[in-house]
Amino acid sequence: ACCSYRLRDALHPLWQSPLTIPGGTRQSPINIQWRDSVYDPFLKPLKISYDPTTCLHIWNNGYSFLVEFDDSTDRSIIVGGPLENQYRLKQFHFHWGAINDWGSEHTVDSKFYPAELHLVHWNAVEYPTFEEAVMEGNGLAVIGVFLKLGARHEGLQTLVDALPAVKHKDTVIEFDVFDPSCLLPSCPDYWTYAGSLTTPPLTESVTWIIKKKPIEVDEDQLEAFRMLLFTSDGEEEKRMVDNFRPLQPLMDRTVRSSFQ
Ligand SMILES: NS(=O)(=O)c1ccc(C(=O)NCc2cccc(F)c2F)cc1
Ligand SMILES: [Zn+2]
Repeated sequence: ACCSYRLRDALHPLWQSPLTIPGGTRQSPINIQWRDSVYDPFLKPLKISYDPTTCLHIWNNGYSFLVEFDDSTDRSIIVGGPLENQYRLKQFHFHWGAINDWGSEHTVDSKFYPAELHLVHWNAVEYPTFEEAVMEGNGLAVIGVFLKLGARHEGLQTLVDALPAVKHKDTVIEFDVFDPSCLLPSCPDYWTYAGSLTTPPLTESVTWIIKKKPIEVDEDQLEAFRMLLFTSDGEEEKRMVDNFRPLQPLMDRTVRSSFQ
């Protein structure tokens, strides 16, 4: 069931820029057609090493809520997989729907999940700042993890407990120890493809690594995401829901899988 993409949402402040980048050839998100993905035996296992003490704060940026990390050193990094270099963790955030029928950005065989986690990393080996890496074809690596309705996720709950404190746009709270690897499925399998940021500036700088297995969260945890607001304190309240970009054309791209 595709989402009823209400005009109001398409005109949401964030979408004032074009929904499609003129001349874009590697835009995200995309539908991952499982049977069209190509097993690549040369793909390495993805190696993830996060230092929980690099966690800084949670903030509501008016589009999602982000957990930001100290990326001034190589203490939280990923390496291997499809990546030529190691990439530093900068932040993670989520995309979700108003109801459980949709919310993810990527789909698998046209199936939406109720939410999707993005762990955003940048190539600090080749570029001096995140802002510069965002402009380069191999500048970013984002791990995508699907969330599905099921058992309560204890690791996520520490995040959920903090959300009321960042209900309004531009609110922030300190969050000083969190290990985001608790949000990753144990299965190592992933798909990978060359794509873009899914919010403006939509730059084509992301190596996407989409985990095959979802993590399970319960209804109360998804509802906690939905009580956040797009709007600042004092403005007319707009619930933060359906903060996902529409699917983009695959064009001349192949999605590779790390598994057969
Ligand atoms: N949903 S996602 O994972 O594809 C995604 C990841 C990161 C960003 C981001 O950092 N935006 C701010 C931004 C953008 C460009 C340059 C910047 F310096 C910057 F902070 C946007 C989308
Ligand atoms: Zn995202």
